[in-house]
Amino acid sequence: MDLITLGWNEAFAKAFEPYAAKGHQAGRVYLEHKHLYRVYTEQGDVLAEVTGRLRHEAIGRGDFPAVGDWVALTVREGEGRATIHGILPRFSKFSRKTAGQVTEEQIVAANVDTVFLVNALNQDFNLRRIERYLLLAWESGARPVIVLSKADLCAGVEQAAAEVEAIAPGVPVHAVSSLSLEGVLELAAYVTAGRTAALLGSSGAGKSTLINRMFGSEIMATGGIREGDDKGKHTTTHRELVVLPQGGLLIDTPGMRELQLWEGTEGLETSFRDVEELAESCRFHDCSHRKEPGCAVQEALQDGTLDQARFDSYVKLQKELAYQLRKEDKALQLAEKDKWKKIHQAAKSQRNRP
Ligand SMILES: Nc1nc2c(ncn2[C@@H]2O[C@H](COP(=O)(O)OP(=O)(O)OP(=O)(O)O)[C@@H](O)[C@H]2O)c(=O)[nH]1
Ligand SMILES: [Zn+2]
Repeated sequence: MDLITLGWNEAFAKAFEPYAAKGHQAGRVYLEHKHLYRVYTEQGDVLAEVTGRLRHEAIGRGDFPAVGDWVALTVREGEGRATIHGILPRFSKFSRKTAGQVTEEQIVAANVDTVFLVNALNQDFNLRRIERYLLLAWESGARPVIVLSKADLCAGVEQAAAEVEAIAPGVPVHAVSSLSLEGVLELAAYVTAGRTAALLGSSGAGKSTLINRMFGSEIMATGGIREGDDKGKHTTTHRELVVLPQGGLLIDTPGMRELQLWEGTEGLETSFRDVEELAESCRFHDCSHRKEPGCAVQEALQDGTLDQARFDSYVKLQKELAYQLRKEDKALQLAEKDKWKKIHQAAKSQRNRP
């Protein structure tokens, strides 16, 4: 596949120059295994691993390749195997907090132009969740588009769309059905040749089904049956980044049961511009919007211009981010300490050499 089809552009070409000088090839990651990556290159698909050096210098998981990344490779001819020497700078990325005790950034998709925030129009429909996704989207650098999926299951589609538009000013909202195909073509219009879109949403929201519809045939396993499941039937090699026949690229992301924010101070400002603007006209610049006199936020809550549920959601997200930042700080300090320990040890063994 040629690089332009895969989303290559001048900025990547520029960043790639030092690698090109060393005879490396460019490729785009379409699937991440545990320590292996599947990569599209001009010569075809390869299975790649990172160099020891890259692994050694990595501080967190964000320093490893992710789906959507452009990487510099050396390919071992005839084997379909390759080594990744570097990752080109990402122009956008989606991160979430990894599951488990240690807070770590996990990149679910990189170099995404448009992100479809997929939310089902069924009993799962939840404005507060959409606000969370929107925050993540604004932070990522990609342009958000809200997709209300399973429109065939909802009697009040227009009403729901209007509610969403009210909490997401300026963001396009599309109701779609993978069953009736309503709205699917409109989405395809965002994914023109060389452009990348990612689908983000809860598990079961209908992301994979939608990709199949946009692709025109079944390339994603849907309904929880995935390659590797005992019971799952074998489908084509699972890929998270697919190239549409009409051009354009789509990234499927694993459904998130719980969306844990990683970072998002900027996103918060953009998503809740209405609240932030009100706060700016509070009498005290460090107003906590609780009992202070001259609080514009409280005033708006009283007269109903600001919805209480929306404000609560804002406060909750703000707290969560503050907590995350404190933890991140700690993790960074530890990583730094570890790095210096390694450097000292290396220096010591160097000195002790005969
Ligand atoms: N009625 C209706 N059902 C749909 C629609 N889209 C998807 N579904 C069903 O919803 C279920 C989940 O769809 P998936 O596409 O697997 O959902 P997903 O978001 O990819 O889920 P994960 O892979 O777990 O993240 C499947 O049983 C689909 O058949 C739709 O437009 N209408
Ligand atoms: Zn206030």
